[in-house]
Amino acid sequence: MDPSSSSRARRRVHSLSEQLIPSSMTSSARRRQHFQDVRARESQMPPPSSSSLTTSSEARISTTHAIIERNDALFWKNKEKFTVAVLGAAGGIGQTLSLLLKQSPRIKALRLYDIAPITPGVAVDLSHINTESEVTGYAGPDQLRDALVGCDLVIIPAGIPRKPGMTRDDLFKINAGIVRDLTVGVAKYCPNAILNIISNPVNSTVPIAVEVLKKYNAFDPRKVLGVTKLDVVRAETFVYGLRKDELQRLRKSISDVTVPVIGGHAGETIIPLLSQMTPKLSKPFEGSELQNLTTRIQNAGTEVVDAKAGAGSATLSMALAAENMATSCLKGLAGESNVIECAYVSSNVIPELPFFASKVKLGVNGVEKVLGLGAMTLFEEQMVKNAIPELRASIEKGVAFAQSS
Ligand SMILES: NC(=O)C1=CN([C@@H]2O[C@H](COP(=O)(O)OP(=O)(O)OC[C@H]3O[C@@H](n4cnc5c(N)ncnc54)[C@H](O)[C@@H]3O)[C@@H](O)[C@H]2O)C=CC1
Ligand SMILES: O=C([O-])CC(=O)C(=O)O
Repeated sequence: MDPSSSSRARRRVHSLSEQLIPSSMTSSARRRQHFQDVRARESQMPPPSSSSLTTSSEARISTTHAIIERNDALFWKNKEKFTVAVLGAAGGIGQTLSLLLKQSPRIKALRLYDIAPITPGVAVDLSHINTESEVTGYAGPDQLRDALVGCDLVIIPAGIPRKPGMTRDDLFKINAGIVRDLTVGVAKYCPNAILNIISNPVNSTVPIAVEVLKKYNAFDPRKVLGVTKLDVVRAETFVYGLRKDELQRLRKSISDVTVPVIGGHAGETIIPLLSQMTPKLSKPFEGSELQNLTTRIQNAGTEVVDAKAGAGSATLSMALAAENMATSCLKGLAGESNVIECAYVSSNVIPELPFFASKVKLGVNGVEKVLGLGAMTLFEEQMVKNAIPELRASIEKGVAFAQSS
């Protein structure tokens, strides 16, 4: 397509959108609103049945799809895109996460940083993938500055993983210092970036990062998030497995299942709120089924550690969960509405704890709102009570480490 016909096409699509969208919105908000409206209308359409589908309605549906695809392409072409760094990018999570992020239309520059000398090679490898973002690799502390300057989002999966028999807290000795040093880099070179912390123990590494940022006057409570999304992904997977028949009867797929998981990211601090799952089912989880499912979600990390038998912990599912979380943060930064995730953040939902995982609403500055816990059952309230001492101890340990070093 020559440039003038492409700009004609853009004007045509633009004027199509203008017919449908109030003129008080900015043009990018209007474009976004238009695509959301088209998708919402599509999702409300009844599923086509062979008896009702005429040739002309088939043609209409395929034209609608063509317009949506073209509009999406134009949307991302004209949209602000973001610079994202992965620190620990040569590891099990880091490499897979970087592969997933390379496919994101929201990212213009992907910076891979690690102390491992292979890192520039990983970046060259990914850079051959035919998507638009530019990938660059950085190895060792001398290159941390170049990896971070100008970043909008920094994701940290750097650190050692568990072996069978270890708790996440056993990783503190090594990972606390790694997260501290990398956060110093963030404070110095990209203090406005959103931080997604994956390195364990998350219940302590997030407080460490916050203390470091405070020392550098770079702390914004909206911008530091501990990644607990894998607990949500697991809860949704396990629930679907147990209620597949009913969900299929309701014509719901696994991606329609939502389960909030609150608290923290270790053992009993992982608190799935199964009473708040959607869609609502005829038979709620209770008794031994509820107890077993809760325990499985809490021990799922250990399930992987044991199955990998000394070779590490969850990497592939974690990379997917981290990519979901990163995408939600970028959607928030881009001004998309109604972006909700569970994350471990600075919070006062539990008065005695400065950090707690709960649902948060993401926006242009990171966490726009920490949402409440919703109506909990007695079983869930008891789990919250039980988690408080462990969470408090993990938070205090992280704060003390950061303040004394
Ligand atoms: N939040 C969560 O739900 C989950 C957290 N994790 C945690 O993620 C972390 C990483 O796990 P894996 O990727 O499996 O480990 P891995 O050992 O495969 O990779 C870790 C990477 O970090 C790098 N690294 C070490 N020190 C560094 C430093 N100072 N600066 C930059 N990079 C550094 C290593 O060179 C390595 O490439 C572990 O702490 C693990 O416990 C793992 C799964 C889930
Ligand atoms: O269990 C681990 O050590 C890694 C992790 O946090 C998880 O898989 O949830």
